[in-house]
This record gives sequence, structure tokens and C-alpha cells, in this order.
Amino acid sequence: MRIEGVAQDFGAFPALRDVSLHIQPGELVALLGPSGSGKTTLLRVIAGLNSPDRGRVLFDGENATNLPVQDRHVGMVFQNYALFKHMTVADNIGYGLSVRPRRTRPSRAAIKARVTELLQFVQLDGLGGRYPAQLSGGQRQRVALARALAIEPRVLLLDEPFGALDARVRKDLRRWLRDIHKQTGLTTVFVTHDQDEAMELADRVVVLNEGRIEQIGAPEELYDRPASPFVISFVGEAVALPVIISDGHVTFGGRELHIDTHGLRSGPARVFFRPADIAVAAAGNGDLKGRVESLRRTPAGVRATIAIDGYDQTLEIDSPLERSASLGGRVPLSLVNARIFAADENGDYVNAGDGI
Ligand SMILES: Nc1ncnc2c1ncn2[C@@H]1O[C@H](COP(=O)(O)OP(=O)(O)OP(=O)(O)O)[C@@H](O)[C@H]1O
Repeated sequence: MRIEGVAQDFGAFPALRDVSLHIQPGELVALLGPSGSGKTTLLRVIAGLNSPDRGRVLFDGENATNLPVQDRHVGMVFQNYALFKHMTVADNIGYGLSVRPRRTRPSRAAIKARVTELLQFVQLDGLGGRYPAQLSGGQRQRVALARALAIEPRVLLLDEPFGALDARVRKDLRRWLRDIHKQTGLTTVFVTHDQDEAMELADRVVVLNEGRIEQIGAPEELYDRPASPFVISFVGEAVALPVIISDGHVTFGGRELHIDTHGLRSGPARVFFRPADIAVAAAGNGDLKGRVESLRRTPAGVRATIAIDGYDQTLEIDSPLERSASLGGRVPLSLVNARIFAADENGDYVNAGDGI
């Protein structure tokens, strides 16, 4: 599937700006971004629920931009795309088949057989006679998925499918969706604002911000080679230190940080690093100094909150702290990994290369 230069305005507000994206057959792609970044709008454009102001949507090379929803053969599961309350689970699942025009409608027996097969597939055998109100939230979303699969869609679209469910059920359903995707091999696009969900499930993640694509990449690519300050801050935790680059040297509060500038121009820049990118240095060494404000046990070790000298924010580090680093104590810190983004002539922060 191809999305080419898609733009959509709502009045004067640009919800999508020049979005281009190529999704491979069978790929599982997440649209990730904060609230209002355009995720749902893009999904609706793919589904045919919105028609874009500019750009095209192609399915298998065929221009589908003006194709009505019912002719696109997309399966949809939306958080608010409720099941039909007055219909049984089986009737909900069979709905898309039973409303087909007579010519293409399967026989009642064939629909029944398909529904039974799908009930099994989504692990709800025996529950076909229930009504949606008699199911748990997780079960309802599985019915919604079975209903979307019933029409044998060429693309499956999911909008925050597990958004309303509690954390535990969400986690189970994520794993389950990954399995379903493996078994069906369907090209799948899902919307989420939850970076863990995107990272755990997707083959590739599309990071959206203010209607634009910031970066498209495999989860590890987004972690290891974030293309912009937005991506590094949105995907995982990161601290941004305001620094100055001059003649290839990077300084923070007058102190030199040992970071490669990758040829970035002199001037203001930002150094980003994650909690795991900073370590306690030997006494007398280190790029930064700080005071330990709190220590907290985590499943991975100890997380310390440290107030950096000369900086009005605290940073968190995951590091085995030496015994001397007790609460209130001062520690030297060194950067093990970091990314530097320099301000360009427009005031946007650009990155020149790999980490430290
Ligand atoms: N029909 C509409 N009319 C006017 N503005 C709209 C319409 N649909 C969406 N918008 C606006 O477009 C922007 C993008 O909306 P969209 O629903 O795509 O964001 P989103 O990334 O899915 O956000 P969320 O995670 O909150 O659902 C928002 O600012 C929203 O208010």
C-alpha cells in the first residue's frame, strides 16, 4: 500500500501535511504520535472514511483515493466502533457478509460456518449466542476483530484497539494480535499513542507529530538512531542538555563534554541521552557532576534522580551506584552514549550522525 503526499485540512488547521508512506504486503505498521498528531485522520484516509485534500492512496498499485469505503475491502477495529448491541456475537461477526449484495453474498450455511471458524480463531468458541453486554472488554474487542476479518479484508486497520482496556488485558491482547497477524499475514496498520505498544508489536513504526512524519523505522532504529529531538524524547525517556558547540568542542555550563560533534556547526545545540546512557564515573573524572536526590529500587537495578550542577532539571539514571553515592551525596557522571542536535538557520534541531 502506498500513501503519496497526503494532506488534509480541517478549516485552516492542517491535520496531515504531505504524508508519504509505503507499506509492504504483510507488514504490521504502527502509527505512533501524541494526541492530535494526525494518526486517526491518516487511518481514516486509508479506510476511505475521509477523502484527503491532496495526495493519493494506492492499494496494490491501483489508485484507491476515490474508492468508497465498501469497495476498499478494509477491515476496521476502532476503539469506539462499537459492536451492534442488539445482535448476538455470531450475528455481529457475520454482519459484513450478510449485508453483501445478493450476487456476492455467501449462503446462510456458509456464513454460519465462517462465523464458527472465526469464533474459534479468536478463542471465543461457544460464545456465539451471547450479546456484547455479556462479554468482557477484551472479549468484545476480539469479536470486533473477528468481524473485521470475516470479510477477508486486504488491509486490517485498528485504531487504539485496546485503548479502553486495563493494562493486563492490553498486554495479553497485544501478544495475541501479534500471533493473529503471523497467522493471517494481513497487511495491518494500527494507531496508538503508547510507545511500548508500538515498539512491542510493530515491524515498523511511523512517528507522527503535528500532521507530519518525523521518522519511519523499525523499533530498534527509533531507539538507536532517532532522527529528531521529537523522536528521541517521544520514544523512550530522554534528557536534553542545552550545550554550546564551538570549534568542534561541546560545552555545558563552561565544562567540556566528551562528545563527537560530527562536524556540526558552532552554536547552540542540544545533547540528548537516556537514563541508561549515563554512568557514575571514577572520582575526579566525568563530564558532569550532580547531587543524588533520590534512589529507587526498580526491577532492573537502582534508579537515581540526580540534580545536575548548573542545570535546573533533574535527570534519572540507571546505574549501579557506588557505595559512596548515598542520598544527598555528590557524584561525577560520564556520558556513555548521547546524540547531539545543533540548531540550524531555522532554529530547528538537526542531527549529523551517530551517537557519542
Ligand atoms: N472532523 C474534524 N474536524 C475538525 N478537526 C478535526 C477533525 N478530525 C480531526 N480533527 C483535528 O485534526 C487533528 C488530528 O486529529 P487526529 O484525530 O487525527 O489525531 P490523533 O493523532 O489520532 O489524536 P488522538 O490520539 O487524540 O486520537 C486534531 O487537532 C483534531 O482536533
